[in-house]
Amino acid sequence: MIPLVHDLSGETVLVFGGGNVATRKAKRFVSEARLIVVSPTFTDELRSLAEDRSLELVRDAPDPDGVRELVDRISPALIVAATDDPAVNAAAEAEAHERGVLVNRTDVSGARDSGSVVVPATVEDGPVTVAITTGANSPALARHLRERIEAEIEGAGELARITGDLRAELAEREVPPEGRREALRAVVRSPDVWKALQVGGANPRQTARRVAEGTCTDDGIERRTDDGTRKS
Ligand SMILES: C[C@@]1(CC(=O)O)c2cc3[nH]c(cc4nc(cc5[nH]c(cc(n2)[C@H]1CCC(=O)O)[C@@](C)(CC(=O)O)[C@@H]5CCC(=O)O)C(CC(=O)O)=C4CCC(=O)O)c(CCC(=O)O)c3CC(=O)O
Ligand SMILES: NC(=O)C1=CN([C@@H]2O[C@H](COP(=O)(O)OP(=O)(O)OC[C@H]3O[C@@H](n4cnc5c(N)ncnc54)[C@H](O)[C@@H]3O)[C@@H](O)[C@H]2O)C=CC1
Repeated sequence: MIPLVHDLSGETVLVFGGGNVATRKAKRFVSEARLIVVSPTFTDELRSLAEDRSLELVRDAPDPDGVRELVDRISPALIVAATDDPAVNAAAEAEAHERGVLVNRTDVSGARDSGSVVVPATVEDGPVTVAITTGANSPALARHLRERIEAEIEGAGELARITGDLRAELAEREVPPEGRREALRAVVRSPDVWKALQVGGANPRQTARRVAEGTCTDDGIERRTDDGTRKS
């Protein structure tokens, strides 16, 4: 299995099931795609999501033939099989495989068939996303690692923006690629920069620029002495 970052905007995600698991998945996909949830019952949370977001609830308890018809009609890019009826989940998976549609089967763990996807635990900080999968073996562990990483990457989103701007600036100044790489690596590794990102009131952008200027000049030659200290 290989993790890929998928842009689902403009696509439809079709969820079978309206219980707790379907609700968790729906919350993950609602801001990413058009979402349709098919189930005879819905959690309160799903109902309130449907009131203020782009989520459509279809009250139905399809049998395997019904699943086929719905998939035909809706043409989703991804199917989430989250009912408590293994036969319905299996039908959704079979339809997906037949049509080359991605499928997330929520009621099985371990090995996956081709075309099956796992929803990873994710940590987001601005444009930075860390996704954790245990290869579908241990969701509890994926969640625990997510909680630990959440604390670890605080500030990474802002740093992604700062270094994004910085690399454009260095390119504009025609600093050669070698010098740019050196400068950006120094910035993302700098304890001073991370400290400035975490401490309110500090200016991380300024600190990042100072670190970058310390490693590269406009001609791309490092201004450091042999013992690693910076030359003035
Ligand atoms: C295979 C997979 C398929 C899929 O759903 O994509 C799957 C399957 C199953 N999960 C089960 C149980 C639990 N799932 C969670 C939580 C999460 N489950 C998620 C993903 C995945 N779950 C995929 C693998 C991901 C990977 O590769 O690691 C997360 C990461 C993402 C998300 O769902 O959004 C989300 C954490 C989000 C977060 O917090 O960040 C917890 C923890 C908790 O609730 O505290 C428990 C209870 C503890 C436990 O069992 O580990 C069961 C047993 C049901 C039963 O016993 O009846 C099955 C089915 C089976 O095992 O047969
Ligand atoms: N992937 C995961 O993280 C987890 C997966 N599971 C598995 O996911 C499944 C669902 O779990 P929960 O949401 O907790 O169960 P639940 O009982 O809360 O929800 C099941 C939902 O499926 C609906 N449903 C029943 N027949 C249907 C049909 N023919 N078509 C559409 N919807 C139908 C029910 O009305 C209900 O809304 C279970 O089989 C369980 O093994 C459970 C916990 C975590």
